[in-house]
Amino acid sequence: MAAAGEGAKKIIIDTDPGIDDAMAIFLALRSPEVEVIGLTTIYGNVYTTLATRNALHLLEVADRTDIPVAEGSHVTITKGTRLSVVDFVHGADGFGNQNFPPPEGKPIDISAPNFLIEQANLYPGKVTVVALGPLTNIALAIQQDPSFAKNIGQIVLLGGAFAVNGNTNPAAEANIFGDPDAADIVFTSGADILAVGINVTHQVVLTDADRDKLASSTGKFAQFLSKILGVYFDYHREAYNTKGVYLHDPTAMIAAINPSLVTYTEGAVRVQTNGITKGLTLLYNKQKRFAEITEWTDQPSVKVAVTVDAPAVVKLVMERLMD
Ligand SMILES: O=c1[nH]cnc2c1ncn2[C@@H]1O[C@H](CO)[C@@H](O)[C@H]1O
Repeated sequence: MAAAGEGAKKIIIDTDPGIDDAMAIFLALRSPEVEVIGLTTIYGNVYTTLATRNALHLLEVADRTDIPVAEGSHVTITKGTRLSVVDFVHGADGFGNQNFPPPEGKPIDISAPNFLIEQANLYPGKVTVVALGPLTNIALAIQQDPSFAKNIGQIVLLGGAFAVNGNTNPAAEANIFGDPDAADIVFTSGADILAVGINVTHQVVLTDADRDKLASSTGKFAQFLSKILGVYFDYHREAYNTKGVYLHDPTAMIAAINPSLVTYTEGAVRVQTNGITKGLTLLYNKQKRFAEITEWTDQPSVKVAVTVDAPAVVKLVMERLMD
């Protein structure tokens, strides 16, 4: 296994595993550019309790039980309990209905938001959060610690559909739809944010042929992923008619590992929190100075990914997962 390189970027992965989360987590563990200092869990692809169990399971597969898992929120930032959980994308167990035995490990005794705050204070400006699910934990950290947005190095998040249709409905991408109020808190927090939306990740496709290649590898990560990928491929064939799957979470992870593979623009992002466009992400490019004072006035700029070197991302993902 690749050890974290000298001067590797410390990352915390906030995750709802999830098939593409599993790929992204394994990818990070095989990438010397980053050092995974913890996983925090959230609902999204599955409920939070199962996300914690799956995160622990992945670390056991990877022989990395030294990495702590902190359990996150079971409800939205507005205490909503009617969660949008997508078992039809990942299977009821989040791992392609493989029903693995429960993990032996347990989460640590501190909540995800508190773990995020603790690590940001311990290494000010040095920790990157790679957020792969709804943004509840990050928003709670921002609310609980007014210096979190300043202390956290960067937040690289998989979320949003910038100037394209969503994947939950025409307006919204799944992670933002999962907790739009939390997402709006994060985008307007002043933290250094890079948002990787499905306008970018839909360009990054793992094909049926790539999957066959992965299955032929004897590597433990490739073997595990080959077992769980079936449901994710079936869903894409059904929903999009594609012969392959979108690499959402791995692409966001690559944006943290090798930022040169994406380009971005900057502006203020706000999130619609209700109505038929609930979960819509809108980027204001600050080209025009509006006379009227509104909810957009003086909002901080964030980075929003616009292009990706898709072949390079797929190549890197394949190389490292087959290693
Ligand atoms: O069609 C979909 N509906 C809901 N969630 C999805 C779909 N496809 C992928 N994901 C999940 O949501 C995030 C990307 O929006 C990814 O984490 C992916 O696992």
